[in-house]
Amino acid sequence: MTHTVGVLGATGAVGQRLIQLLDPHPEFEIRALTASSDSAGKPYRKAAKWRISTPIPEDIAEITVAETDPGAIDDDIDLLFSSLPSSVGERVESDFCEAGYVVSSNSSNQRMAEDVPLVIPEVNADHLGLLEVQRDERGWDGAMVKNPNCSTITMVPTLAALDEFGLSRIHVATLQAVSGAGYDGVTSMEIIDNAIPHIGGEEEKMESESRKLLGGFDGAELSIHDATVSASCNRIPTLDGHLENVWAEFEEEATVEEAREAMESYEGIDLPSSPDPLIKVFEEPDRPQPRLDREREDGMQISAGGLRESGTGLQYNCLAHNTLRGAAGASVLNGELLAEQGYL
Ligand SMILES: NC(=O)C1=CN([C@@H]2O[C@H](COP(=O)(O)OP(=O)(O)OC[C@H]3O[C@@H](n4cnc5c(N)ncnc54)[C@H](OP(=O)(O)O)[C@@H]3O)[C@@H](O)[C@H]2O)C=CC1
Ligand SMILES: N[C@@H](CC(=O)OP(=O)(O)O)C(=O)O
Repeated sequence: MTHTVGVLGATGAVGQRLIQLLDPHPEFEIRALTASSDSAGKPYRKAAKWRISTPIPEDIAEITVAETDPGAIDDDIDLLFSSLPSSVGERVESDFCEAGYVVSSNSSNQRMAEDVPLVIPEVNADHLGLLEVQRDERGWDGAMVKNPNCSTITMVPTLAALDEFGLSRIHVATLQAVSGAGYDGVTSMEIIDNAIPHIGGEEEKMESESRKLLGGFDGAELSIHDATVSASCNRIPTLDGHLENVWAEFEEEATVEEAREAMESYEGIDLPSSPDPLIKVFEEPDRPQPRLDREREDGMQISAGGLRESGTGLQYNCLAHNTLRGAAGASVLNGELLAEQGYL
């Protein structure tokens, strides 16, 4: 069955990635594209400065961009993907849900709200049940589901795999690609021959979102995982692919071999955009690397490696494509889950 979809913030960096993934998608058909008032009324070809190496799909290029307003798009759209700046998302996403639209959003606003499911389908698909609570509390016919921050998505599937040993304490240091900041985010003069040990709000997002994702859902309320998470986030001059160094401590003893086995056998989910296996574990000590490993499984696989004993726990590295698995691909995967679970 095909579902009609739209993209809010379609001209932006993540919006373009969404179009790249949605245009050939077997379950979704793009019917609406929105952006700011500066772009509204123009054909997409003129409104968007297309920056992806594959050409703009011909059928998409001629769609007229609409205002980002529920009254400006058709009401027969089953699902909206949102890649709006979070300040804009905070202002308008709820209006779309109130108007009856189901929204799969990549924007950071409301990710930690108690009645908003924050979902990585392979990790916590059951949290989608929170939508019933959300609809009751907010009186919406529509619904809002969020995917987490890109750095959080990179680390959490590996942690979910290791939680069979009882995660108690996690430290993570990131090496994040420039695409995470968007085209105008860091200038070339700032980042070439450099590393920047600060990404505004990123550490707090990793520390809070990961505990929500790893928490439980009893059918009515979420519980937050009680492990402590400490993050240090750094920008480096790679284009795509966030690499992360993780130190994890457990309630039970976990050997390197057991941890590798837990990651390799961690079950994925049967959705079109979900890779199999979810986590690739490298034996080579110098992998994963952004340039070599970010495109694995269409940019949707999580890579890990360098597993070793360290202090009172384990240390390893993980990596994911930040604008695919970490942003647009994550929203599409949540859309596939919404479709599979009958929310569209
Ligand atoms: N997880 C990740 O790795 C990443 C996540 N993100 C997040 O995704 C979101 C989008 O980021 P990105 O694509 O880089 O942003 P861009 O700035 O490239 O694009 C923003 C989009 O929103 C539209 N927009 C801007 N202002 C308004 C407004 N007032 N009303 C309606 N539409 C508006 C823009 O339209 P117009 O072209 O007309 O201005 C454009 O389509 C952000 O929340 C960002 O934090 C971003 C990058 C990576
Ligand atoms: N902050 C991330 C990208 C981002 O925009 O994250 P979020 O989706 O949490 O706003 C980065 O710089 O790589």
